[in-house]
Amino acid sequence: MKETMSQQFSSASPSCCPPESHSDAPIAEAPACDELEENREMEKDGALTAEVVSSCVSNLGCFSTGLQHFYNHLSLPSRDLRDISVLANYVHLQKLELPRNKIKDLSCVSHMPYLVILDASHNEISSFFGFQPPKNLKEVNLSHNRLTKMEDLSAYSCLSNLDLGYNRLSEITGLEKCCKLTHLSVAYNKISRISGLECLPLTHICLRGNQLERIEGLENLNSLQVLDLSLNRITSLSGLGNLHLLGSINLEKNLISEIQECKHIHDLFLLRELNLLGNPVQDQPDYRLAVVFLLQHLTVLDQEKVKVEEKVSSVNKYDPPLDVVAARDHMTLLVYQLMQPQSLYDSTMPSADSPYPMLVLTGPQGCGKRELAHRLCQELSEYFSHGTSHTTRGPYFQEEDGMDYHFVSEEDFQNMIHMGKFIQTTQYGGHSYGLRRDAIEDVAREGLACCVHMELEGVFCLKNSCFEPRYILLIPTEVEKYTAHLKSRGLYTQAQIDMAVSRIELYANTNRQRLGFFDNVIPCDDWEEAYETLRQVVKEYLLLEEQEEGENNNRGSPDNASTGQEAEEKLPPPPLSRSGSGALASHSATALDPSDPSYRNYFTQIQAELSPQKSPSELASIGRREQLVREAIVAKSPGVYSQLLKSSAQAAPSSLQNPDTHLNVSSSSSDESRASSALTVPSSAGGLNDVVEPLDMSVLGHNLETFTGQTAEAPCPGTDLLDVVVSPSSDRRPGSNVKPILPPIPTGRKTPASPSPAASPRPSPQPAVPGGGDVDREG
Ligand SMILES: Nc1ncnc2c1ncn2[C@@H]1O[C@H](COP(=O)(O)OP(=O)(O)OP(=O)(O)O)[C@@H](O)[C@H]1O
Repeated sequence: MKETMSQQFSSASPSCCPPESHSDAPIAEAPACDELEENREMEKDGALTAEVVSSCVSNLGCFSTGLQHFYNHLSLPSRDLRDISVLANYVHLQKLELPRNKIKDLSCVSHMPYLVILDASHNEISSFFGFQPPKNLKEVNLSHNRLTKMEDLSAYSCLSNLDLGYNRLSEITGLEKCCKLTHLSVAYNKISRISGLECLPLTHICLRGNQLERIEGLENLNSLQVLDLSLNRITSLSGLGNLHLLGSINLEKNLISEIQECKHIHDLFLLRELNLLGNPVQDQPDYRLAVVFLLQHLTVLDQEKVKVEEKVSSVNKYDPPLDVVAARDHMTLLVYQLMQPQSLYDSTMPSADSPYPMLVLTGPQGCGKRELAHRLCQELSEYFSHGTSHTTRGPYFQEEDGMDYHFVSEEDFQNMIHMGKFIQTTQYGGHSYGLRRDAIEDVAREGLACCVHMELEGVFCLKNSCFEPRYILLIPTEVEKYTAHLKSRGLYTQAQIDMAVSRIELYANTNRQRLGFFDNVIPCDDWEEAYETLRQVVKEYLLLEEQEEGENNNRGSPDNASTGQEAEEKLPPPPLSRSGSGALASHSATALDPSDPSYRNYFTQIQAELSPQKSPSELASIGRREQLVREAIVAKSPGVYSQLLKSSAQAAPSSLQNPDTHLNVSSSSSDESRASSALTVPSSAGGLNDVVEPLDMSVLGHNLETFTGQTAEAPCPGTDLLDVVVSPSSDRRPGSNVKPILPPIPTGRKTPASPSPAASPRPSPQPAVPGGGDVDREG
C-alpha cells in the first residue's frame, strides 16, 4: 500500500513525495558528461562554470499531441554545487534539475522565463521561492531543504505540482491563488493544522509525518482523489465525508480506535483503498470484517486486497439477507428439535405426493392479514383452522391468549426453542414470534388445513421447513391510507409506523425479484375487497370455484350438461373427494361424519375412484414404495420399512391404524416395541427427506391390503389411519407457473366422536395438549 500511495503521488506528480521519484520525469535525464574529471576541478569551490553547463545542457525532444517540442534541459545532481549564478545566462532553460547539492540561492531562476520544471530538492535553501516567477513554472520540488515558512505564491499561477516535503514548515499558506495546483506534498514538516487549501483543485495531497490531530480544512476540496495522512495523531475520520471523489486514503500509524469512525467515509462511493495499519482500531474484534462491511466499495484494505469471501462474510455477519437469517434460524430450530426425543407427527408428516395443506398470509404489520386469516377460518371452517403463533409481546386490549397468540415470556419462549418446539421463529419489533410444530399438528389432527399469518422473515424461515404452504402476500398499495390506518389503531409509535411502511418496499422487492415466491399477491387497501379476493383465491386453491361453476352449469342449463361435464373433465380432480355429488363441502361433511355408513370405506372408494387418474409420478412413487415394502417383506431390505413391518407384525395392524401412535427410536424391550413401532421420523426433517423416505400411510394401507389379503371392501376396523385421500399431487413449487391448488386436507385425522372399540384397541399414547402442550416426548 505504501508503494501504491507513493506511486500515485510520484507518477502523477514527479515533484511530490518522494523526491527521488524524479527519475520518472517525462523528459530523459541528460547523458553523463565525458569531461567529468575536468569539470570536477572547476566545481571544487562549488561554483558552476559555463563550460560545465555547456557540456551538460542538452536539447531533448518529446512528443506531445503529435507535435515535437524541444526543451532545454540541464541536470546537475550531486555536484556539491553552491553557486549557480552562471545559470542566469541560460534564459531558455525549461527544465532544471539540481538535486543533492549545497545550493542556498536560487535567484538565477529569475532569469529563466521559460522554465517549466524545477527540482532543487536536497539542498540548503531557506528562502521560499527566492526568485522572480517564471510565467510557465508548473512543477517545483523544494523538498529536503530548510524552508520554515511558506509565502505568497499568487504570482505562480501555473503551478500544478509542489513538493515541500522534509522542511520545517508549520503552516500551509500562500497557495490561495494557485488555481492550477493539483498535487501538493508537505510531508514530514511540523504542520499541526490543515489550512490554506480551501477551494484549490487539488487531486493529491500528502501530509504524511506531521503533527495533525484532526482532519479539517479539506471539506471544499471537491477534486481530491488521493490523500495521505499517515504518521500523524489523527483520532477521527470526520472531515472527509464531503470528498466524493476520494479513491484512496492512507491513515497508517494514527490514533484511530473506533470502527464506527468508518461511518464518516461510508458515503464515499469511489473509495477503493484505505490503510489503517498501525492504528489502535486494528485490535477491535472482527475489525477487518466490520470495515469491509461498512465500506463495501473497498478493494484494498491495509494494503491487502479485499476478497469476495470477506465481502460475503461481512454482509452475512452484519446485515444478513433474509434467506441467511432464515437458514440460520432453521438450523438452530432443527438442531434443538433433533436433540429432543423424537415423535411422529403423523398428521403433518412430509410426503412427496401430498404435502400437508397450509395457507400463509403475509404482509407488513397491521395490513389486516391477521383479521383476514381469522375471518377466512371462520367462513371456511370446514377447511381451515387458525394456527396460533407464540409471541413474547404483551396482549393488546381485547386480544385473547390462545386465540390471537399464545402470549409467553421471553424465558418461556427461549425454553421452547431449546426444547425444539418451533418450526419457525422471527424477531419483529423487539419481540419474538414463533410457530410451534404442534400448533399445526393440532389443526391437522382436526382434519383441517392450517392458516397462519406472519412477517416476511417468517416466510423465509418456513420455506426451509418440510411444509409447503401456499403463500399469499397482502400488500398495501396506497401508502397514505395504510399509514392512516396504522395511526388510527393507536397501537404504534411513529417509529413503528415508519418501519412498517418502509417494509412495503421489502415485500414488493421480494415479489419482484423472486419469481413465484408468493403464490398470490392481493392489494389490501380495502379490507372487504381484499377479503373477497382472498376468498376467491382460496376457493380456487380448493378447486371449489370450478366445482360450483360445474354445478351451476349442470343445474342451470341441462342442455349444457355435457359441456359442463367436459369442462369438469378438463379440470384437475378436486382435492378432497370425487365421490357422490361432486360438491366439496358436502363431500367433506360426509367424509368426516363417522355416523355416515360410507365413512368406513370412504377412502377405499376414493382411492378406487382416483386410481385411474393418478399421474405418472404418483404411480412411480407408489411403485417405489411398494417395491420397498415387498423387499422388506422378503427381508431383503432391513431399512426403516422392515422395522415398521416388524413392529406392525408384532403389534398387530392396530398399531398402524392409530394415527396418534408414537414410534420409538430404539426401544429395547419387546413389549415396548410392541406398543410402539420403531421408526424414527424427525419432526421437521425437511433436510432428511432424501435420506429417509417419508412414510405415507395411504400407501402403507394399500400395501397392507395387498400383503395381508384384506380387500378394499373389508377394511380393517378403525381405518381412520388410512383416511388419507390420494389426490392429484400438487406439483407447484416456487417459480412454477402451474396453477396452485392446496393439497388435500387430511380429513381422516378427525377422531370419531365415539370411536368403536375395535377401531383402536390401544389408547393414543400422547394425545395433543391444547394450547401447545407437549406432544413429542416419549421414552
Ligand atoms: N410466527 C410468526 N412469525 C413471523 N411473524 C409473525 C408470526 N406471528 C405473527 N407474526 C407477525 O408479526 C407482526 C407483528 O405482529 P403483532 O401481532 O405484534 O402486530 P400487529 O400490530 O397486531 O400486526 P398484525 O395486525 O399484522 O398482526 C405481524 O405482521 C404478524 O403477522
